[in-house]
Amino acid sequence: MASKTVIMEASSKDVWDPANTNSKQPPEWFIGELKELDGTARAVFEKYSGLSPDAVIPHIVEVRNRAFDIFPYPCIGLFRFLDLAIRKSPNYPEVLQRLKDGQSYLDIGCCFGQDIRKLVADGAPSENTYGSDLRMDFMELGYDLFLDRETLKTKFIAGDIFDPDSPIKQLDGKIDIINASSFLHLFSWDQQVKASKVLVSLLKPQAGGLIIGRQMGDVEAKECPVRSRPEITRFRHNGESFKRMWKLVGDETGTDWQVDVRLTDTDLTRLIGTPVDWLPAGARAMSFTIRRL
Ligand SMILES: C[S@@+](CC[C@H](N)C(=O)[O-])C[C@H]1O[C@@H](n2cnc3c(N)ncnc32)[C@H](O)[C@@H]1O
Repeated sequence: MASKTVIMEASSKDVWDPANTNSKQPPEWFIGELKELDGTARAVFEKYSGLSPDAVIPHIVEVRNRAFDIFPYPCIGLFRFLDLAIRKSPNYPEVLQRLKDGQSYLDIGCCFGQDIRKLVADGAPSENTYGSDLRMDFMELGYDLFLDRETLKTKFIAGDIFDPDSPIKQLDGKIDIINASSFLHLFSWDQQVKASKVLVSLLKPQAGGLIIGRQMGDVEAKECPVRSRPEITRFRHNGESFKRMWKLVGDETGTDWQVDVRLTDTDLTRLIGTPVDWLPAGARAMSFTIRRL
């Protein structure tokens, strides 16, 4: 299954490969300086992490730079992780309440685990929360970023979602809510179907299971070749294709899902606020709610 890891990581290396000493320039879209910080994120770093106001931005930039050296994901290079995207989900109040009521939560492809920190900062107990990522080093950097190694009870599990022997299997049938943010869009249609079936198996086998997230969408659903390795594709969904995929996942797992998909009218480059030449013209921010019936 190591090949799956290579497949999903092929995209950014055409512009910047931290492992290649001949290629030490960050890509053009990389945002080096963090000029301002949204009030919600600032509150987490000051109140939850206990940083002084002046220390917040230098601290974030220092940890972010270490993460970008590990792998140059756009969500890291563009500071997108500071959105704390889960709070923008229409399901956020429900998710927070369900966690307070003792339900279990998994952030899949969590990277730093910033959405977990937002929930915990807002009063969710961390005991029933899990984060999982291919790379333990990103989750370790999450402790450095939020300064909560001694207090956070979240269990972080490193594993490849496509690995049939992944340690994530220990959560099979145990999770009430999954957050899959900027995750499924890393993969082709076939891989997304496989990954979605794993998500189904991680949820408790009962009505009410919830999968939420945001990712890159497109007005036109299509497989998009990765620039450096055109033999590899990532499927960009619109609302219709995402629902169609979940109908297939439901049929193949014997489950039923109510799927709600939201695509922004504004193109993604404008939302990100910096020119990103690898974004297709029709790219949109997409968010979704998938609820087991
Ligand atoms: C683009 S980042 C998104 C991080 C975070 N969820 C967010 O919204 O900011 C995708 C994350 O998925 C992880 N990932 C990629 N392929 C994976 C796989 N096959 N299994 C588990 N995690 C994977 C990466 O290591 C990375 O941290």
